[in-house]
Amino acid sequence: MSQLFHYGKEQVGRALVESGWGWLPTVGWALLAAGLIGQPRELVWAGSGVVACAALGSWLVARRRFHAWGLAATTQLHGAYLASLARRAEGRTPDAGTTLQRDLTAIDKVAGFYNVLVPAVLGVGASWVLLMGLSLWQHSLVATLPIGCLVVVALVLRLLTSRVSRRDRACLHRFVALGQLFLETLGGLTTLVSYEAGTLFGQRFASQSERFRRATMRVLQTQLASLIAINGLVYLTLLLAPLALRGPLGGRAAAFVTLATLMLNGRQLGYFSHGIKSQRPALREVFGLLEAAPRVTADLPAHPQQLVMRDCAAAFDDQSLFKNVSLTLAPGGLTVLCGANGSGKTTLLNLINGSREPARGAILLDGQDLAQFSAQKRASVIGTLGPAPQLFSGTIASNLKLACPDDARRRAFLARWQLLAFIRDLPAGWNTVIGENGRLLSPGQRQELALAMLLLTDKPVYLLDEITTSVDRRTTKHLLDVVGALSRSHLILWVSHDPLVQAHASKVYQLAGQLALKGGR
Ligand SMILES: Nc1ncnc2c1ncn2[C@@H]1O[C@H](COP(=O)(O)OP(=O)(O)OP(=O)(O)O)[C@@H](O)[C@H]1O
Repeated sequence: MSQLFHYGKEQVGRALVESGWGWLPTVGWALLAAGLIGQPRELVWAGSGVVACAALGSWLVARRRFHAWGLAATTQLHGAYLASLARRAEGRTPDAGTTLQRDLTAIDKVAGFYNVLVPAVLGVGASWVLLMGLSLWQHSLVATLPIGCLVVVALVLRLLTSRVSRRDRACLHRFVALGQLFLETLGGLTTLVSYEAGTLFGQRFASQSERFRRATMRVLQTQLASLIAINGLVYLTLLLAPLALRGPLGGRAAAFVTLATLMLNGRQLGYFSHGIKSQRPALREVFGLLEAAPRVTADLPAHPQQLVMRDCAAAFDDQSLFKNVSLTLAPGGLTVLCGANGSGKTTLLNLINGSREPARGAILLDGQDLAQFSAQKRASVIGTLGPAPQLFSGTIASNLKLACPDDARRRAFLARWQLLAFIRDLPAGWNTVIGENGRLLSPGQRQELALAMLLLTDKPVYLLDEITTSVDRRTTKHLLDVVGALSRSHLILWVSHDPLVQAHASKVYQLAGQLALKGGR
């Protein structure tokens, strides 16, 4: 909770002030009650006015604003989370896309803290203060009535809860049993097919599914019924209040309405607590990451001037893929690697980035043997991009933020290299949601975004594997210009069959069991 306060300080502050809208109806009812139990008539008018204004104000203004603050606070948390992730992973592309997705969803859910919890807590507090005041003023009856109502509501809720969880449990057991049956049948599928028992299996599966569907529907019906019961109680209280406004019951009516406000806010708190509970494991991860120690310093040279592959060999299952491969990468020009499918180009890149160890030979970065360093440490200086990049389903902007949390540097970099020009044609621009692994973008746009993300990580060494297969000619030329310019200061090895890419290279190597220099400018 304290972390939520910490990250949305500004929003919590505003919500506290604006929650005054939530307090106003309560104050209004207090004035109304005072007027009705014998105080000056003007108080009745004042009370009615305040109630009307407050109700209008809270519906027209506060709700929308709370929503905006919830959004602003979660955006801030998103940013902090992605920045920590980028630092922790030391540029490693997060391989657990689903975890990332889960964490970001959990952050979205905490918006409720800013737009539900703060106003609801204040509303509950204000209602209680008024109830106490009224009970002191009106003696025991006003005090006992609402408290009695609360007890009844609590008992009804308790009853409903135990009923719902019993049904939930029954439904879950049914679900597990169904899953078990399915797995068993799947295990014996070959037998089923041999005995042509497919139809029987189909019938059994259909009847199990139907039973499961009915059980689920019953749970949903019970949950709906409990919700209707709560709402019914709240609205009945509100409905009864005006009937009792005339005469000496005015104070009690105010108490009823206050109680209804209390219950409405209580229901909001219930929603919030349910939402947060379901996200607790993910939130623990998120805040654990935010509080974890920052960047681990890499021992590898931050600005290496030479990468040497010395007499390297790779083999799978004792089958040699290539041997005696020696290669030097240095700033000052692009190095391209080509070769037939399956000749081992990707494997060669994997030897450099540490995903695979060479069967023989060594790879040195400014004279330091890379074998001494973990794959994670290598990833802090070596960036790799393949033909199937990993993106997450946020917006283009949030994906880029993961690669480079520094807004100014990110903007300057993209502007300098004129990258991602296609964004101008997207209606939502940088805020375009790209879907899981960027599926809402075209393959070429996905590839361009992934390359921009890689280059934003600002590594001294880049390994590119067939990154322009889905990219059009014009964009390929542009990417070549960018990568070509960067190759003057960076060490870049690009695997490509494309003659256009090869034409831009200062050295072109061909891999076919061994490595041979094929050409270059
Ligand atoms: N983990 C592995 N286990 C066994 N064999 C593998 C493994 N990874 C790759 N290979 C084999 O090694 C050979 C080279 O694969 P690699 O992906 O390096 O080739 P490539 O030159 O990049 O091919 P392409 O041009 O199609 O991308 C292939 O025959 C492949 O089947």
